[in-house]
Amino acid sequence: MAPIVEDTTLTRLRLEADRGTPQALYQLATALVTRQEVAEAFDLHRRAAQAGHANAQIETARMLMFGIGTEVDVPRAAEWLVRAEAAGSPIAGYFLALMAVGNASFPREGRTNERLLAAVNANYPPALRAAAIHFGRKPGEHNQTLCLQLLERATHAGDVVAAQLLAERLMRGEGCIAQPEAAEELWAQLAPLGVARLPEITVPMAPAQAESGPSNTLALEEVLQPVTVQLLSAGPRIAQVDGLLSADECRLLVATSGPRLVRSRTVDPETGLPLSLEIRTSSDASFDPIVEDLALRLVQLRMCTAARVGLLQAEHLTVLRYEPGQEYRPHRDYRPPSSIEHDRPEAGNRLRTICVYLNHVEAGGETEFPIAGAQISPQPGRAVIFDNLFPDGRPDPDSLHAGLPVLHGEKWLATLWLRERRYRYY
Ligand SMILES: O=C(O)CCC(=O)C(=O)O
Ligand SMILES: [Fe+2]
Repeated sequence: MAPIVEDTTLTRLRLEADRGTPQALYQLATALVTRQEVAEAFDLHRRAAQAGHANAQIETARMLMFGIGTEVDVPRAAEWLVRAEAAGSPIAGYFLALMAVGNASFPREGRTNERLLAAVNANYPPALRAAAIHFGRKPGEHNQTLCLQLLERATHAGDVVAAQLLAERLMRGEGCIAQPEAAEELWAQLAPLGVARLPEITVPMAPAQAESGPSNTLALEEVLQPVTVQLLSAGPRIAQVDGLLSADECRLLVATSGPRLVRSRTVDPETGLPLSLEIRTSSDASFDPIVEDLALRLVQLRMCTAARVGLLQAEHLTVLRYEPGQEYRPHRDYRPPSSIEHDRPEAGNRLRTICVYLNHVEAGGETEFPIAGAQISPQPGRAVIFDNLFPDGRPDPDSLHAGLPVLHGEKWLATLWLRERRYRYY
């Protein structure tokens, strides 16, 4: 609801905007967004964008991407970003790269790497972070040094998540000589910001492979390389992939979801309504597209590629945290038609699920399939992929599974529920 008495700043911004200069329109729009007056903000951003204001063009595009103050319109968002990029904005290029990860309205083509590089050169923190994680996956001293340098640059630019990743690498001597004092110093700087320490997460570095791409070169398409899958059950199909995510990627997921965690809610399988029953006793964080950065989208593309499903079929990423005694009682991931009706019915049901364990669990927390007879123990970076439906689309009751109680320590898990058809816009 709009405040009855507008503050003086807003009144002054309105007076200035009446003169119609692009900068004044942009400033008023920005102030209105923070006050949730998004429809008016969209209109003002669009007017400033039309007058050639680059930041307003980016904001207009973002509002069109996320459906804020207007309907989602991805092709129009892309048009504004292309215009801002042509006028010299590397941040616009970054958002085009972000959109391109889904390969839908905007194609995933060679320019994505160039765009990310331009945003890295402009010291844009989300770009520095995504590039650091990309190089950090690759073996070889060059790549590892580059990863650390990029994390340092992002940290200096004020990126809290990059600082957490850097502190872990310095503490454990990953890609560098261990520097525990430097790590402690970073954690001491982060503590007043309310940043919690990360749980223990280590993943062995993948052995050097011919196809791991040239060093020092950004090649995001490496995300699409096939992975080695270990089949645990043929009906329903249950598979395991070790080391799917790197330590940096697991840490990214934990660090970005930590501040967003809320007590989990489960949906009643009959009615589709939220249940307060103790089926899932963990906490969870769901990632709305608006909080997804390029690094998070690349992690999700990697998960979808391992599950052999397009990113556009994925529901929002969910990260769960279980504390001792918490569990996810036996359940099936497919939804009743009544629940699907409320949430993109055209996307169909949950065809497949991919879960990735993010940390070392001291004891307990296995994922169990009591009917199929499979049990997977948590290991950072390890994925479990399973089918919830028969090939003809009927729900498979044998997909019953549970997250067993955590006995000691905590368990962090990232889940993507994958629909039969397109769920996301980009
Ligand atoms: O915690 C687990 O191991 C299982 C999680 C799960 O079943 C889900 O996310 O749907
Ligand atoms: Fe599940």
